[in-house]
Amino acid sequence: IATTTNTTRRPRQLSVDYYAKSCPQLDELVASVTAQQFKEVPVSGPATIRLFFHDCFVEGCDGSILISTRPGSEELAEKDAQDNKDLAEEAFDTIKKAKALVESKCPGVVSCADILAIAARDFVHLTGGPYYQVKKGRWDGRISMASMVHSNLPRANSSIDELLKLFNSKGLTLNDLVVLSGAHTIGFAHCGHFVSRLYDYKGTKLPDPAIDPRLLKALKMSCPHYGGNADVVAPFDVITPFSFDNTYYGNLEANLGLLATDQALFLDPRTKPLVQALAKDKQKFFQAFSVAMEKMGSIGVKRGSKHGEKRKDCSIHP
Ligand code: HEM
Ligand SMILES: [Ca+2]
Ligand SMILES: [Ca+2]
Repeated sequence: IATTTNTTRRPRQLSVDYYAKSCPQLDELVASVTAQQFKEVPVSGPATIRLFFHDCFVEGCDGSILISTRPGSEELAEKDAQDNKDLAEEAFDTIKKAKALVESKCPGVVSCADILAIAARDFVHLTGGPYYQVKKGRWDGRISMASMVHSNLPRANSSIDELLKLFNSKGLTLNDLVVLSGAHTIGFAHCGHFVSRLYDYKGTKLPDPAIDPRLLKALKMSCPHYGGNADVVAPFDVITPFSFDNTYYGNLEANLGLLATDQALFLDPRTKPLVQALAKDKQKFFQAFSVAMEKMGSIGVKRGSKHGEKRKDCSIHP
């Protein structure tokens, strides 16, 4: 009789109290690191949220993004793929510090993938966004290959159809695409990701008509067509770049989106109504974002030693 409950429990299900016995203070341990890191190096916030996204979309939320390429190895790990080159090192540092603290209190039990999910949540909250419970129980992945990255991540000039296809392939919907893109309410992008919008939109030799003229002027000053400094960045949200709020959506209504993919959410009739609804209602955004992050956080989750591993050092397979 007792086995009935066991077999009905789906093996891939995550739970909030997964470490209740083995590491009851897990969330507090991670929180102490994220709070400190946010105070000393605030860019860790957006960087870690993005790191979590790039982990989940490639091989699932399994910490595969955290693996370092073995010295002398021909095969590059995910983090060294071209599309991951501008993931900020501060994010990796945050996870490394959190993992070290967690290992000192609960050795050998908590996955890097779970620590990344918790840290991303913490930073959403620390930057002014919602606080939501993180379900745990992910195991770390045994595979991290640079060659698997490109086809699993969106590009700054992907069409809505391409984004939709990608998100659908991860079990996410059109609404999830709109809501998760709201993470661009904080953080910055390098000129290379949007410079073609400023000078030569789709080969027209003209700027993208869907950019506010004042924003266009400002972005052109930061980002010359040729020969600019490759390290220059511009804020995703020109109004509140450091605050996790719903201003991102209001910006899209005002042609203040930074990437073509951001602005496209307002231009496409399928996504426009949701953009408008989220621009009007911050609580609705917060609620929807929390749900969508849980959904994203359960992509391709691995359970058990057959499919996964538990690492001591998040950057090295055991
Ligand atoms: C919908 C398709 C998406 C595209 C095309 C996209 C693309 C980009 C690009 C090009 C950057 C700038 C990187 C750089 O130049 O340093 C960026 C940054 C960022 N992305 Fe996305 N992204 C998407 C979705 C998401 C999602 C789903 C999340 C999280 C839920 C996210 C979170 C972030 C954050 C927080 C940053 C700022 C990073 C920082 O300032 O360090 N993005 N994204
Ligand atoms: Ca992964
Ligand atoms: Ca904002």
